[in-house]
Amino acid sequence: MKNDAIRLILASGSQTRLKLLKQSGIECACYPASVDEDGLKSHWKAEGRNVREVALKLAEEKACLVASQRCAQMSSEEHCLIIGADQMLECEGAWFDKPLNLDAAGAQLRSLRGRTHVLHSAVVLLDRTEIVWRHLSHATLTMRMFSDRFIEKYLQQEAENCLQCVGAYRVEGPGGQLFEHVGGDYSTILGLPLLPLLGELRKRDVLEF
Ligand SMILES: Nc1nc2c(ncn2[C@@H]2O[C@H](COP(=O)(O)OP(=O)(O)OP(=O)(O)O)[C@@H](O)[C@H]2O)c(=O)[nH]1
Repeated sequence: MKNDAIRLILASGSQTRLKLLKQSGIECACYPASVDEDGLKSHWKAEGRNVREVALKLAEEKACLVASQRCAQMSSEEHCLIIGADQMLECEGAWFDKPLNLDAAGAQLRSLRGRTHVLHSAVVLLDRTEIVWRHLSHATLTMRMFSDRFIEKYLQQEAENCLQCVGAYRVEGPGGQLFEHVGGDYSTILGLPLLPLLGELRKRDVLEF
């Protein structure tokens, strides 16, 4: 890190996002932002907002909530930069959320097999109290027509791991067997457009050029 005076905070409970940052050599504190994602998604969908706008707005909400909870306690000399992120899954206009249980995961996989869905991954930076940077990347994934027997064995193998992910899969794990084709950046699939974020952190003197 170039500028130790800037405290980087990830406003997410996603261990996947934290791992992506740590593996890139980024030191950051991590505070989950308990926003009412389902309520906000329903509200914004009813307002006519599209899935991309909703992903960005959820990322902003998480960053703003953590800023109000954490940075407010910090002295004015301390400078905190907060990363907010969110990922939405859309398939032919329908929005999917993280499955609540393994039965729901099985139903979601049966619904998505043989079709192409899009993962929209949003990331924002909040500087002190203001959102100063927004980015959205997407990845397109086509699932093969896997059998019910495959789903049954996959869920036995993955179990709760697939409930942490919006698509009920970890592409880097057994979920890789679900796909016929994947197009898009790996980190975007995992929920954090890493290269655009690292570029912005360099521009803001958090990282060395
Ligand atoms: N390991 C892994 N995680 C994935 C994959 N695809 C999506 N995810 C995760 O699915 C989750 C998407 O749900 P979100 O609501 O954006 O994030 P979250 O996990 O609830 O965490 P918050 O930011 O606290 O809301 C994120 O944690 C992503 O990292 C994948 O292929 N592999």
